[in-house]
Amino acid sequence: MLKFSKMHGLGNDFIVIDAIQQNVQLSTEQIRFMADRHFGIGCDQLLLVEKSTSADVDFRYRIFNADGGEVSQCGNGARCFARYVHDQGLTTKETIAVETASGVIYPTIQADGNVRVDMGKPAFAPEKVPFMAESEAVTYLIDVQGYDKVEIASVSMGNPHAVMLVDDVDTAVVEKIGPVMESHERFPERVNVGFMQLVNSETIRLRVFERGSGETTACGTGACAAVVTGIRRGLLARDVTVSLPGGQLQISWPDENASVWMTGPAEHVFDGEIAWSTLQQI
Ligand SMILES: N[C@H](CCC[C@H](N)C(=O)O)C(=O)O
Repeated sequence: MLKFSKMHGLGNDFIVIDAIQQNVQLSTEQIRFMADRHFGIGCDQLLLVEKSTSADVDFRYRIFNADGGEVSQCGNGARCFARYVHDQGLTTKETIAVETASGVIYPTIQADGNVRVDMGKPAFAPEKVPFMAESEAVTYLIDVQGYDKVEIASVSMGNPHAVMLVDDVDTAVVEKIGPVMESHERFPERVNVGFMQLVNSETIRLRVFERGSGETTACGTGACAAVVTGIRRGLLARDVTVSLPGGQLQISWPDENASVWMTGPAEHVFDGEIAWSTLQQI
């Protein structure tokens, strides 16, 4: 049997698998099957807990979207990862160093049960996102099929984000623009699409249509992307409460050369197991 834990960060949910104590080799099709909410277990992303590849890092963290594609960062997943390794007794450290495909992040489990994560520095250079643009700008006007020119900000939080301002997230046509933007030709690796409503300089509302998973109830890297691009646009303060459909995250970006800090919950729901024979039929 393959053992897993089901966890979530504000409803952005994960299948978390200990690939240190279990020998785990999953194909893209098997990940897609496990993520399927009707025929499988169901999740937005599947997270693999692995041994780190260097001495000064505690763990390696691999992230797969529901479509089976491996990606290089996940904010809500980072908080659940920290909660998981702590609760499973895989570490006794308060702050752990976690290697991801886009660099090392540092989650800390706080006394109040929330998890605070140093998410590293944002990257705005188009080639870092990657986003096809003549030169770097605070915002870009892009042609979106079926819509007039759309103004976006673009940033990498270790994964690609496009953020647009909307008057009201409740009436934003996320389900229409999201898929078109996700696979926009100017984002060669596709993109996570944030819809940000300004409440005041310290509070935003946000919905995110995630690359490879569709709209989720929360997106940690999306919250970071919305705040740093909002600060660069002169719209936000350095500490912002981000209100997502699944709940709130606190995001802080102390200055242009600093890491982005994300604080929020990480919940364990249940443990389960799935027969290898079931997976071998996929
Ligand atoms: N869909 C994202 C990965 C998960 C990010 C999100 N779940 C988060 O909390 O940051 C991507 O393709 O880059």
